[in-house]
Amino acid sequence: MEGEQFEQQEDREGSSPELLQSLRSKATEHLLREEWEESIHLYTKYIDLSRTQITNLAGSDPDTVPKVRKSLCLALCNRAEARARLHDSSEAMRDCDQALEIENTHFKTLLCKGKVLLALSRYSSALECFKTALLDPQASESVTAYVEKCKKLEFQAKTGAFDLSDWVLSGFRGRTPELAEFIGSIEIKKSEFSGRGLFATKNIVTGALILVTKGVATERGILGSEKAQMVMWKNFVDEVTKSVRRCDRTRRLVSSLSTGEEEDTLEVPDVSLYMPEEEAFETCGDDSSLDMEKLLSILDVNSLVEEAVSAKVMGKNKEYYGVGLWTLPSFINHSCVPNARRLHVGDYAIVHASRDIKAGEEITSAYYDVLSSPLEKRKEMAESWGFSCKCSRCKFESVLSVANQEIREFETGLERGVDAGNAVYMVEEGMKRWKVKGKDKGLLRASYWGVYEEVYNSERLMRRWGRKVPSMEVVVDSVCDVVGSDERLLKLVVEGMKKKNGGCSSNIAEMERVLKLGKGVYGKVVSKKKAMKTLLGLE
Ligand SMILES: C[S@@+](CC[C@H](N)C(=O)[O-])C[C@H]1O[C@@H](n2cnc3c(N)ncnc32)[C@H](O)[C@@H]1O
Repeated sequence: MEGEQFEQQEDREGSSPELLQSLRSKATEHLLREEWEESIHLYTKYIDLSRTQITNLAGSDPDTVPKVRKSLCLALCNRAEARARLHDSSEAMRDCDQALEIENTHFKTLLCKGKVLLALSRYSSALECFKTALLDPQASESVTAYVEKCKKLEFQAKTGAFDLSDWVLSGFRGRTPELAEFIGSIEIKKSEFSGRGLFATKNIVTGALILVTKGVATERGILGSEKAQMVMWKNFVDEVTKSVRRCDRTRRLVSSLSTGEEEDTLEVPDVSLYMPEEEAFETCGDDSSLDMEKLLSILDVNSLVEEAVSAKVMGKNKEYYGVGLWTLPSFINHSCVPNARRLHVGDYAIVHASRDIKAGEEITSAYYDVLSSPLEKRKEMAESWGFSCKCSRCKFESVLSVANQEIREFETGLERGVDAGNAVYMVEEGMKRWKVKGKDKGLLRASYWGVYEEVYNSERLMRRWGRKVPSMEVVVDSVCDVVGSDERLLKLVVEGMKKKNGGCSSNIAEMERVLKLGKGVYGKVVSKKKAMKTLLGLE
């Protein structure tokens, strides 16, 4: 209605100064009332009319042009502010750039652009804006605070020097720690599994950070009924849809993800495209083919859920559940001998090495439980994910089970509930006959982890079988060697240590072992021993 009134006024008076004045006042009124859409609508009219007026005045009254240009600059800045509030970052950036073309040190615009860049994780560019704004006499302490924040995040993004220790030690008080996006020594290449994968370009030690990225969208809640989950999923899809509509770069990055179809024909993008600081707006090439059907397939294949370990690091209970989409982590393929794990803190996914990774090795994570899952169970889980796993463990176990009737009989026995001690003994003895040696022993022990865990957790079973089966430490090390650290391995070792030492950490070597396992589970982001011990329940 308001728009129509202005149009009628325009028909009567043309772009008179009165019309411009009332348009600007109304737009500002909406802005102050935080009615972003209405404000954008009126500023758009005002901006269009101002531009026409500037063209007309250039010939007739050039002295008035600077005044109109000044108002135009402010209008562009205000529209940018409203667009930024709606997270429409691409349009907000365009407005800021046009305003700065008129006045390159316009204080309010520099602040607005800085904030938009910060939200896009473009710390260095944001820093430049805030530094220039700081030179303005209007600059207050809040601008200095923004400069400091950008410097800190820029440093973290370059070095990966994050630390969640204080957050853990504070008992998760206050706001979730602020993180920067970070991409370690990795590249995207063709994978032998399927399509593309992430690869290490340097050796990465256990616990070291691989990447930290902000989600395109995340949705969280307490795990409840099926209906609640459906609502969560619907909200999540809505959020992703909004994000891809609002930001050109997000749309292009999301559209580079797999739909699960013909992965081997997909383009292999350069990892630098996923670095926020890169000017990827121009270089990606347009991709308008991200329709709803494609987006839903992408979400089906690439959405990730936050797990209990993340909830623990966030100080939440296990029922706390989240789903999200993170672009670069979506290139990580599954393996039943994974070498990386994911933590979720706020909207960020943190990927770290769960065991040592060699340069050139593919970075993989477990999409489903690979500990305690024999081959057939893993096959079923892969199928529900829509693929057939091509990892080395699945190949090894397939060949072994085809050759050994004994393994199949053993598994049938397991299903019938054979005594756990006897089962462990049978696997260990069987491995001698099947010539399973060295690291490969860890693969079978991982597959039948359930019975090993039962034995080591039971004093009765240990009294009966303890001497006939390898020690818990030997088995944990061999399993950890192939599937990486896991909270269940960690729990067993911690409980064992507590039992042995009556809760005291008197044995330094044992404590170091536990802390190393902890590093594999939680990553080096929990760098202080005291914080790690708190997570492990040892403080
Ligand atoms: C999140 S994407 C991983 C990246 C994907 N390969 C790409 O090119 O974008 C998941 C898809 O990768 C493939 N994939 C992942 N791990 C695999 C594995 N171990 N064996 C075979 N295919 C796998 C499956 O097609 C799966 O649907």
